[in-house]
Amino acid sequence: MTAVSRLIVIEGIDGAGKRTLADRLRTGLAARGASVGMGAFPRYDQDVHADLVRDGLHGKLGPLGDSVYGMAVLYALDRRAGAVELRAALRANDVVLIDRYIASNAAYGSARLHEPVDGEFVTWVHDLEVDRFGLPRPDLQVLLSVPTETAAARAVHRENTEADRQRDLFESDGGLQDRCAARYAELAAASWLSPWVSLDGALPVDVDGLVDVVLS
Ligand SMILES: Nc1ncnc2c1ncn2[C@@H]1O[C@H](COP(=O)(O)OP(=O)(O)O)[C@@H](O)[C@H]1O
Ligand SMILES: Cc1cn([C@H]2C[C@H](O)[C@@H](COP(=O)(O)OP(=O)(O)O)O2)c(=O)[nH]c1=O
Repeated sequence: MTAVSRLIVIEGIDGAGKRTLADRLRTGLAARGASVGMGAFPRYDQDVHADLVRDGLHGKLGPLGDSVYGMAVLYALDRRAGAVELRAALRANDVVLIDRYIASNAAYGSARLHEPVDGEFVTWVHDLEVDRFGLPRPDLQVLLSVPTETAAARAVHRENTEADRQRDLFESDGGLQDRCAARYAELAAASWLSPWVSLDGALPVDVDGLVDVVLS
């Protein structure tokens, strides 16, 4: 369909509705004839680094879980290992949709450290994941913004309705989620790594409009 495939990333705080939007976007893109590959990071149960991340998020990694740089290295190594599959998906499809990518590390790490997005940590994430690991750059990042209270209520709903979705240390920390939301808005405003579109996830999302943007 398209000459060059597009890597589209969906970002936002926990419970924003990223996975739900990714599924709706996939359906919308397929209805327009686009072939779509799907992915999500962390790749739990597929990659050892992602499984270590899960341990850290549930307080089972001692001081490594408290280390912002330590956890960020684990997330980044999961992506580094996943890059082979990601590149294959980009070769095979018109569009590849990813639920969380490098900007998650930038937003959560800078929020945990109380640093601005033009600070040392976000620069380090870029150096590590883009410059040293050579991960594919996104063509577009979609920021799904919702009030922290709405996202928290959705995460609680998911915890109650889905197996194995107990909220982790990040999800249970409302102050962290507030700071992450602010960091995401700053990353989007700075066009960090790619252009961004920001959507209000508390309102019905115009999926057809987003499909137009993705295919434009
Ligand atoms: N627009 C929405 N309105 C109401 N509930 C939603 C909406 N989007 C998602 N949800 C629900 O909120 C919970 C979290 O959504 P999910 O897509 O898993 O979020 P995320 O991937 O951002 O953590 C799920 O139970 C989902 O069904
Ligand atoms: C992918 C990624 C996630 N995170 C954070 C965001 C989430 O709070 C947490 C777990 O990711 P998440 O996608 O929320 O997994 P799940 O919904 O299955 O629990 O990890 C980072 O800090 N850096 C990253 O690179």
